[in-house]
This record gives sequence, C-alpha cells and structure tokens, in this order.
Amino acid sequence: MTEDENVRRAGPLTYRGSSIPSTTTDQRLLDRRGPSDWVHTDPWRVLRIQSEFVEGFGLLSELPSAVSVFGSARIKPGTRYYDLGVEVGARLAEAGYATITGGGPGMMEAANKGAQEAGGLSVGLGIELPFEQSLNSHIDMGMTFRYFFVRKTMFVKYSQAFVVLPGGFGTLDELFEAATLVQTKKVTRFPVILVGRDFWGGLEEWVRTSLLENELIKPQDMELVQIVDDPLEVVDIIRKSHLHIAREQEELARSEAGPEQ
Ligand SMILES: C/C(=C\CNc1ncnc2c1ncn2[C@@H]1O[C@H](COP(=O)(O)O)[C@@H](O)[C@H]1O)CO
Repeated sequence: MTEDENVRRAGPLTYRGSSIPSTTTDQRLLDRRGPSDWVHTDPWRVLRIQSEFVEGFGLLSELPSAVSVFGSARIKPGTRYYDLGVEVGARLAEAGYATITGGGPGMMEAANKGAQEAGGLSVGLGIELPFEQSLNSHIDMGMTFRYFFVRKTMFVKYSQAFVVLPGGFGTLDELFEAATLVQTKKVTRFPVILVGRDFWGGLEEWVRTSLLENELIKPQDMELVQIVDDPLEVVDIIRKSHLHIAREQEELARSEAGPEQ
C-alpha cells in the first residue's frame, strides 16, 4: 500500500490507517441525511442572530449621518399625519441626513417617501412579522430582520437622533427605549424629538403628573425628550446637537495633543 492510500488529510487534520473516516467532510456537508431538529435549537439561533448583526453592520456601516424616524404602521396616505411624515423625511434629506425607518407602511412609508423625493438616502429596516409584508416602495437601501432586538441596535448605532411621529405601541416602545438609553447614558447627546404637540402633549402631561410628581423620574429627565410641531425645528435641534458634539470633539483632540509650542 502506498503512503497516499494510508493517509487522509482533511483540512488541517491528518488521519492514518483505521482512523481514516469512511466519508469526506464535503460528502458529510453535501449529502442530505441525518436529523434536522438542531436548526430549531438556541445554539443555532445564536449563529443566525450573529449573521443578522453581520449583515446589518455590513449594510449600514458606511451610511452618512442619519436620523431614525418612527411612527404608526396604520396611518394612511392623504391624512394630515402622513403629510407630516413626508415633510419630516424631506427636511432631513435637505439637511443632508439619511432617513432610517422601520420600512413598513404608514408613517414609515411617509418619511421614506419624503426623503427619497427630496433626493436623500432612504433606508428601511423591516421586521419579519406573522403576516406577509414587504418593505415599502420608497426605500433605497433595506434589510428585513428576524429579531427585533438586532434591528433596534441598528436604529441606535447608525443614527444620530430619533424622531418620533404619531404612533401606537410599537412607536411608544421605540420612544421609551430611546429615552431609557439616553437616561442611563448608554448613548450620549442623542436628541429624541416628538413631532406633533397635539398628539404628544397628553403623554408629556402624564409623564409630568404620574412619573415626575411621584419622583419616578428626575426633573432633568423631562428634558431628554423634546416636542415640536414644525419639521424645520426637528432639523434645527439635530444640527445644534451635532455642532455641539463637533466642538466637544475638537476640544478633546486639542487637550489630548497637549499645549501648543
Ligand atoms: C400593522 C401593519 C403593519 C406592521 N408592519 C410593520 N413594519 C415595520 N415596522 C413596524 C411594523 N409595525 C410596527 N413596526 C415598528 O413599530 C413602529 C410602529 O408601530 P405602531 O404600533 O404602528 O405605532 C414603527 O416605527 C416600526 O419600527 C399594518 O399594515
């Protein structure tokens, strides 16, 4: 018997004599046999979650400055709130910001539409739901996520502000998650802006009377979220916040460089 017949190399592994497996790695990969229940186990899900982070980071890491816009999936075109969403997307685009939404219908579609029509970059981060739904038709770059928490990471990591339009439970979840991240300083200098005082004024009042007066939040927490009516005010707040960050970074760089010679 020659040396070759008695040795099997499998990638970095070497087998000799009776240790040589009866099949090759490729055969075991490509031949469809064996149980498949492991695809429904948590270790496998961890890999899927990991791949979703990889795809999301890959898609978004070279995005220009961006703002995440949230709002109801149920508001219809031709309504006052839909038009408000279109205007918010447009003003953000004119100011040079990409608009990121949940990629669905309603206010998400409105903001994507406004951004796209004004020549801005329109991004949709959709979510797999129990019913069939595709990304709205005003999206230049998009991805559909399996996992809510992976998608939420993308909204925060790749935007410089949250803008919250009228919406229901999903929108409130996104609003309070943002508020909590800022309150706990997980993100710093991150404007959270509610648009539509007629819609949000009642919530602000409830936060004041139920949360602040019972000392469940601090007085300064009331300033974490701002309410405006005009989409131009949205852009103004975000621009000022960015100017502030830029100045802080310049000062930090100067202090790290040491005294001028
Ligand atoms: C209910 C309908 C569609 C749902 N489709 C969604 N697609 C993408 N993102 C969604 C969807 N529903 C909720 N979201 C997220 O929550 C926010 C809106 O929730 P709300 O309860 O409607 O306020 C939104 O910002 C998304 O990120 C009908 O067609």
